[in-house]
Amino acid sequence: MTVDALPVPGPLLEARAIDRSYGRTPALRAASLAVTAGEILAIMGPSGSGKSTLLHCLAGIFSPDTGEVWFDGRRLDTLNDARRSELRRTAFGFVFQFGRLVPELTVADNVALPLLLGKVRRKQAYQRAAGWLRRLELDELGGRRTGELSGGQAQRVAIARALVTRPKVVFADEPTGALDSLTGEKVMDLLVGLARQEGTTVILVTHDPRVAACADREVMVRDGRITDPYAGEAVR
Ligand SMILES: Nc1ncnc2c1ncn2[C@@H]1O[C@H](COP(=O)(O)OP(=O)(O)OP(=O)(O)O)[C@@H](O)[C@H]1O
Repeated sequence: MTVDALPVPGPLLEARAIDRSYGRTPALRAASLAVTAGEILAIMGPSGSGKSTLLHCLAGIFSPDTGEVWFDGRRLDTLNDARRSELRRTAFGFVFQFGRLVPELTVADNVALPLLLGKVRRKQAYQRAAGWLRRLELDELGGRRTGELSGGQAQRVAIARALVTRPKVVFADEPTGALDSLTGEKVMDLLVGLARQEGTTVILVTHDPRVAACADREVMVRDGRITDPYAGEAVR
């Protein structure tokens, strides 16, 4: 093979001119964004500007009304619901503002759950979950119900649950929004440190410039359009 014939690595995840409205309220207008593998990207912008809608479209939770979403060389937005859920379960991990753990289950159960849903055998799922709990310094808490955790502990469990399947992309929507600043900083250090060790791409929605500073790159969403945070111009 000559050097000319080598494939050029493209973006891992890309939104191409996506529009999305809720009834008559436009949330995204021709928003375009390309994220490379291993990149840690912060999406910033005022309240109601379209950040969460963008994250949901990139993660295949919502489909845009027009435009395209590509993941790993495949069109994501036109996959049927079953294939999109399968992709989300195998290739993506999620960390939300309030953890969204299952409160009746233990910490270890919550972390093992994505593996069990992926048909990993029980013993192996719990071994892998235990490994992640150690990495997040949560091994003492494996038997505790998640409804009994502090906010910072719950977010560490959410990070373990997001990474346990070794996803290609972790989507984090205000992961430190419910935490005090010191705890938030620790949670971000853990998320970013582990993502870098694993080569995981992270797409992070945040209001907090200190959280965004942990990322490799920032984009700004204003009125449903993605702009360069410094130049204030639409990114193409
Ligand atoms: N379920 C919904 N029904 C109707 N309108 C919605 C819905 N969700 C979002 N919107 C509207 O779409 C626009 C973008 O909302 P979105 O939640 O994406 O913004 P955001 O930047 O994430 O906001 P915030 O920072 O406050 O969470 C806003 O005008 C919002 O009011």
